Amino acid sequence: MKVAIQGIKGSYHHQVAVELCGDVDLLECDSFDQLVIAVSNGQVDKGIMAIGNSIAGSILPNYSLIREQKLHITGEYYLNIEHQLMALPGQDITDIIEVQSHPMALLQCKPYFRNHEQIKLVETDDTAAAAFRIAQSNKRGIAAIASAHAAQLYGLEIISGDIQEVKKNATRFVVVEKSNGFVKEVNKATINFTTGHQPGSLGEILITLGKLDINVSKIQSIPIVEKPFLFSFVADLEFKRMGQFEEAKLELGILVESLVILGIYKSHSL
Ligand SMILES: O=C(O)C(=O)C[C@]1(C(=O)O)C=C[C@@H](O)C=C1
Repeated sequence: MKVAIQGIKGSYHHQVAVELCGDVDLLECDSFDQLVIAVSNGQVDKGIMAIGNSIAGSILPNYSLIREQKLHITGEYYLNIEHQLMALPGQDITDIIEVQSHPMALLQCKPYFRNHEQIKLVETDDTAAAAFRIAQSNKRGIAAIASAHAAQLYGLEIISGDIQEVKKNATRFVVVEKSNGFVKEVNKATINFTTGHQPGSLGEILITLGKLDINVSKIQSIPIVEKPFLFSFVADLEFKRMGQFEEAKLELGILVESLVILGIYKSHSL
């Protein structure tokens, strides 16, 4: 099976690919844009993409990418993220003047650097790639934020461990595919809808879902790019029986202006 991830071996995406699919043939992508295109044109069977983090919040553009490429969410995975600060061996924090990492990882570790004002934070495409480049260039004074696995793979030394803002830090990843295939034991769906601008229109939708005993585990407004300051909503719905969701689709169909099912899949929890 061929699986596209954002980043290279040793990234958190890689960790999730191994957890979900075992020893797979990886397509390492430089960006989420490249990843969704690889899934869409059939270059890979699946893509794995981060969609949100418990400290840094949702990765909003990824919802639009899934929708634009007409991909289906066929699974989800929550991964505990423990960020390590790493550099070439034999240095400590006072030797470091620059730290490179993925923007989401930098956001999750920001408070740590308040006590180290000499350090400049620089965004890169991926946590593991930042570690790899430091090892390749043999540059001292520069550190990366990445996983312990990346430190081991690229021969870097951990200067400071678990530097994320809080101990309990998790990222939610989704599996995306070109078709929705056959997913067993489904109990969760992600939908994207727009409502009219009447008082109570969103409330009515939430009440309808509540009456069907469907739990809205997340609701997120997403900018509609062509219509400044108008928003669509992405909602994650949890149910016990597929019949509940079938009924919700019928009832919401009358209440919303537009409705797209981004995926129906089996939920995962930490
Ligand atoms: O750079 C990586 O290792 C990634 O897998 C990317 C990513 C992200 O896109 O949010 C994944 C998990 C962490 O929250 C930080 C970065």
